[in-house]
Amino acid sequence: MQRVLIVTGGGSGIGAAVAAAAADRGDRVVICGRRKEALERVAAETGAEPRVCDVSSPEAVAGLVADVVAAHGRLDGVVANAGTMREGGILDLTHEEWDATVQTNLTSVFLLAKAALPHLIESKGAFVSVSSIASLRVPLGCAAYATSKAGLTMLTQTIAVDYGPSGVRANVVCPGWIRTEMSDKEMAVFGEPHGLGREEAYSEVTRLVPQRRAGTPAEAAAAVVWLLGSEASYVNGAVLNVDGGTILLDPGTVPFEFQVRPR
Ligand SMILES: NC(=O)c1ccc[n+]([C@@H]2O[C@H](COP(=O)([O-])OP(=O)(O)OC[C@H]3O[C@@H](n4cnc5c(N)ncnc54)[C@H](O)[C@@H]3O)[C@@H](O)[C@H]2O)c1
Repeated sequence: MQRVLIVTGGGSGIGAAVAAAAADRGDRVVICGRRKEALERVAAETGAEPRVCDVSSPEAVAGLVADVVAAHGRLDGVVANAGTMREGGILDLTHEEWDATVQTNLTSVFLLAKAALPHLIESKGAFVSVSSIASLRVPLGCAAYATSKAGLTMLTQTIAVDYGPSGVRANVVCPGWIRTEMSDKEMAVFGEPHGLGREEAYSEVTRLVPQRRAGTPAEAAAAVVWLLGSEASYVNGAVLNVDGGTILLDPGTVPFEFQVRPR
């Protein structure tokens, strides 16, 4: 039986790599995002089904799940991967920026899970959230993003506990630095005040990584796809860091000014 999966934020980065890896395993993958051209490009490369959907819209999220189940008759897995990042401490962030971050990174996943769980219970399916190591350790200048990701990690673990008895598994992948559009933008914000270009900024931040490099989208996707599959049949509520060991390293090894992200 071909599994049917939804991957949010599938038009680029980790989501696109999940679509490719899951399609390689023979899954039917519906990728959603806001940018039609990006989705169509990934769809052409992977055979995934593109679907324009802004996850910050509650109606769009409910419609996405309903349409996928109507079209395919089942739903076996959901990857809550779409995310947005706004730098800044509380004094830097506007109320609107806070709300937009929490809506996209956290509330949308509550709504996605609410719509998907009845179908995942039926299929004994799996839910995977793409959170961040920022949900586990407090990064500087990242109040809205880190708080929303900490909520996402906990929300996903509540699914594991509340719906584990119904046969659903829910797990969290916490990437560290992975080279994608999001981290390229971060490098610009991070490097600019110090006169560093993108590659130099990557070199500086990856001094915080024991493996001394950023990861690839495919490396993060491999963890997601493993958690979705039967090889992980007794893994529930886990937090799997894909960060080259970053979480373990004392950030004191990098000069303090490079850990601050001014706006
Ligand atoms: N790249 C990293 O270093 C890193 C580290 C930790 C966590 N993450 C997380 O990984 C996930 C994927 O990010 P990525 O690194 O692949 O970056 P990315 O920018 O390539 O992917 C994010 C995707 O989410 C989509 N998206 C954003 N808001 C959306 C919305 N409202 N509705 C639908 N789609 C929306 C974007 O269009 C994009 O395709 C994010 O949740 C991010 O927070 C990334």
